[in-house]
Amino acid sequence: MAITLGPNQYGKAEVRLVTVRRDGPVHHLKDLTVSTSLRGELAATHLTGDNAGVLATDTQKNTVYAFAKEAPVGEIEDFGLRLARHFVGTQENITGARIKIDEHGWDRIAVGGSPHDHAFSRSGNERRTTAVTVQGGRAWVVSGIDGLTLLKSTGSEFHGFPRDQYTTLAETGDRILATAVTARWRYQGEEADWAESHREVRRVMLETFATKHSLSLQQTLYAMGAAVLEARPEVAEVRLSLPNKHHFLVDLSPFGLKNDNEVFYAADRPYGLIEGTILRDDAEDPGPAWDLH
Ligand SMILES: O=c1[nH]c(=O)c2[nH]c(=O)[nH]c2[nH]1
Repeated sequence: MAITLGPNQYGKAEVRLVTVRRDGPVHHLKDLTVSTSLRGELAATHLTGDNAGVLATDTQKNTVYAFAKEAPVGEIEDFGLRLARHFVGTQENITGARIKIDEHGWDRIAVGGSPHDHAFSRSGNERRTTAVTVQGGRAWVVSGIDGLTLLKSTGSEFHGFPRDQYTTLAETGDRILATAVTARWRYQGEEADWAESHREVRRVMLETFATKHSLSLQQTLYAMGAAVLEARPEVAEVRLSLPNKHHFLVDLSPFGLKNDNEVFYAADRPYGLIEGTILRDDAEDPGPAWDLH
C-alpha cells in the first residue's frame, strides 16, 4: 500500500477587515471578511515539515491589511484579484490562489431625514460574496449573494406530487413562498463592471421571484437563474441554494375560527432545500472556479 498526499490548500480564514475612506467629511465604510487559500508545491511541509515554501498564514493576513492601505479596496472582485495575483506572482512554489470575500453592508443612519456623514447601521443579514481563483495564468471570478430572505404571500402553489402511504401534505393552490437565497454566479471573463453586474443580477432575481407565478420552488429557482443568464451576457452559470422556509396554516378550528390563509406558523426546521445549476450551453469550461470550495 502506498500513501500519497492528495489535493491540499492552506491560508488564513475569515480575516476581518474594515476600512474607512476619509476624503472629506463624508466617510465611506467597507466591511469585509477575507479568506486566503494557496495551492502549489507544498509536499515538503506535509511530508517532512520543511517550511521553506510556506508563506505563513500570518503573512497572508498581514498582506490583506497592507493592501487595504496601499490602494483603495474598491470592488471585492478587484481586491480579490489583486491579492491572488500577488501571492501567485511573488511565491515561486505557489501556483494557485483563491481569495474569498464576504462584504457586509452598512446603511447611513438617517438624521432628520438626511443620511449621516459617519454614522451607520448594519444593513441586515445579506452579504455580497466573491471567490477569485488565479491559476495557470488565468483568473476565474465567482460572485454571489448570501442570506437574502424573500417572501411572497400569494402567487405560489404546490400540487400534483405523488401520494404514497407516508404522504400527509395537502395540495395547495395558494401558499406563502419564502426562502433565503444563496446564489453564486460564474463570470465568463476576468473583467466586468462588478458593482453594476451584482446590482443587476440581484434585481433580476428579485423581480423574477416576485412576478413568476410559482408551481414549485424548483420552477422558481430555474426561472431566477435563467432570467439572470438572459439579462447578463457576462455570466456563464448560476448556482442557487433555496431553503423552503415553510409557513404552515394554523388550525384555528378548535377555537371555532376559520383560517382564510391569514394565520401561519413559520417553522424554522426541518426545511426543504432546493438546489440547482442553470447553465449556458456555450459557456467556457469552468476550470478550477468551482472546485475545492
Ligand atoms: O416547492 C416545493 N417543492 C417541493 O419539492 C416540496 N416538497 C414539499 O413538501 N413542499 C414542497 N414545495
